[in-house]
Amino acid sequence: MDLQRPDSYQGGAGPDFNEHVLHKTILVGDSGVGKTSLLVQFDQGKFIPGSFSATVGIGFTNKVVTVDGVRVKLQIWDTAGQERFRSVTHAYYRDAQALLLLYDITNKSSFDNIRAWLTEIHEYAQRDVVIMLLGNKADVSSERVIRSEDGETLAREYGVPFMETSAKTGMNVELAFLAIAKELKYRAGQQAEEPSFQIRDYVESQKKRPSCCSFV
Ligand SMILES: Nc1nc2c(ncn2[C@@H]2O[C@H](COP(=O)(O)OP(=O)(O)OP(=O)(O)O)[C@@H](O)[C@H]2O)c(=O)[nH]1
Repeated sequence: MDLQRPDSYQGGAGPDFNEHVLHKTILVGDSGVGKTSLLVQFDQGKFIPGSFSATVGIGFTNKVVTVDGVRVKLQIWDTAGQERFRSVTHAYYRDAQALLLLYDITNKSSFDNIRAWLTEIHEYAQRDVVIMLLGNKADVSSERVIRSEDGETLAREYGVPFMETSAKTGMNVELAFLAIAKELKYRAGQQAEEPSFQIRDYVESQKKRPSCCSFV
C-alpha cells in the first residue's frame, strides 16, 4: 500500500483536500487489551467472542468516515501488543497521524504501562501526532480495577482526550474513530478564519450520546 502524505497539511486546502489521502492511524497498547476487537467492531460492527489469539506482526484496514459532509479516509493499523514485536511496530509510528492508545479497565498492568507507551510514542512518533487514550472492556463492570476517573486524570496529565470503550457492545467505538477523523480533517483544511476544533472538548460533549456518526 502506497501511503501518501497529505499535502494539504500545509493549510489552505479546498473541500476535496483529503479525497485521495489516507490518514494513517495506529492502535497500540498491551497485548490483550482489545485492539483487534476494537478494529473489527468498527469495521464490521461485530464482536467475535472466544479464546484470545494474539496479533502477530501488524496489519491494516482502510475505512472511510464522513465528517461534516467530508469523506476522511483512515488507514487503521492494528499492531501486536506483545513485547517481542515492539521493534517492528516502532517503525510504523513515524508516519502515523493518529494513535489510539488502549488499556483494559480490568487489567491494572495494562493501565500502569500507559506511561511507558506514551514515552515510546513521544520517542518514535511525529511531535504533532493525535493521541487518544481508550479504557477498553467497559462492559466487564464486575472485573473493573481501573476507575473511569483514573483514566480521565491520566489523560488530563498528558493533555490527550479520553473515553472508555467496549469492543463487545460497540460503546464509543465509532465515536473514537470519528473524533480522530474530525481532528485530522480540521488540521488538514485549517483556515485562518475557521473556529478552532478542540478534540478533547468534542469528545467530552459527545461521549454520552448513543449514536453520533456517519460511515460509508
Ligand atoms: N468483554 C470484552 N472482551 C473484550 C473486549 N475487547 C476485547 N475483548 C477480548 O479480549 C481478548 C483480547 O482481545 P484482542 O482484540 O485480541 O486484543 P489485542 O489488544 O488485539 O491483543 P494483541 O493482538 O496480543 O496485541 C479477546 O478474548 C477478546 O474477545 C471488550 O470490549 N469487552
